[in-house]
Amino acid sequence: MTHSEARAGDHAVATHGLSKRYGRDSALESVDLRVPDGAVYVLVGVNGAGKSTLFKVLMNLERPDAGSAEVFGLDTGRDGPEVRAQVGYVPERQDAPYRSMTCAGLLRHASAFYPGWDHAYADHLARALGVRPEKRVGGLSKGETRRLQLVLALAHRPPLLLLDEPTDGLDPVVRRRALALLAEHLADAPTTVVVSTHHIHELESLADHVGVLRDGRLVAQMPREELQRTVRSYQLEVPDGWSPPPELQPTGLRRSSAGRDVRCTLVGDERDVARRLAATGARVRQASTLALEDAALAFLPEDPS
Ligand SMILES: Nc1ncnc2c1ncn2[C@@H]1O[C@H](COP(=O)(O)OP(=O)(O)OP(=O)(O)O)[C@@H](O)[C@H]1O
Repeated sequence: MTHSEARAGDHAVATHGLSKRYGRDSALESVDLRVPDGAVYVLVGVNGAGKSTLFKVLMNLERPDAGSAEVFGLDTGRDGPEVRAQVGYVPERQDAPYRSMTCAGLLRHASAFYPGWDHAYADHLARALGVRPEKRVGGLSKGETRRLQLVLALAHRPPLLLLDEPTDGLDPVVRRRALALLAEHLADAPTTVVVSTHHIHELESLADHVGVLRDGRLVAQMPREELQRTVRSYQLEVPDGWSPPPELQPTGLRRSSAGRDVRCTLVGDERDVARRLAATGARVRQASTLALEDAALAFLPEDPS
């Protein structure tokens, strides 16, 4: 089945009630991911939220305990090889197969598996990312391994990229270059991307959808404009002893020394928020848009314990 024949609906990736447990701990809990075709979907979550587990299930490297996952309409459990053929995957951790191969040898080896492998593009990426062809894979540093993984993921121009913390371990120079290469890649070829990161600001210019995982649950999932409309920074004038209504999920609360001026991030439709605040005696002086990272942080726990 081809990629275009296989896709169902407008979603390149969809999961249905996906759950995964490790012993008594739940890594994913009834996750219904929806990644629109052609989206750059940023997956956000604190350490241990379940991001890597989700990628592994999509790559059929882990079996879910309940639910299912589809990539371009293919079942990731049943059609694993067909799915993998259409995916460029950068795993969070590098397992160590092919350690004795050189980087050039591994790229040659990988090219045989992908009909769409573009040798000239692979050379371009390897040069741009400073991959040294003669170096043995087993002797690469964490950042060098990441560079090689990026070449492996992009060089066959797959319709789907699954990037699990793709800039983790890269030095600042290569990090910036890798993001520029990714932007070029997306401009050249229609590609859906699911990318997890702890550096959300790096994807400010690329992201168009955001999903937030918290303790294995997808607690928010929406287009970027909706996120930035729904989560806003408020400047308020409040009465003495005021505290925000908890249903507005207040975060980043700061008070002036006199206590009457408050800044905080609140979740909800702006008019509804203003109405609820008015009921507590607070007056909105200003509401403003947040950067992507600050907006996404509204759904993460402020206390890491
Ligand atoms: N192979 C495993 N065996 C046991 N527990 C696991 C295993 N893999 C993941 N977990 C647990 O599942 C939960 C989710 O882990 P996962 O690696 O998916 O989180 P993450 O969001 O990618 O975290 P990070 O941001 O730190 O990379 C964690 O509590 C983790 O300890």
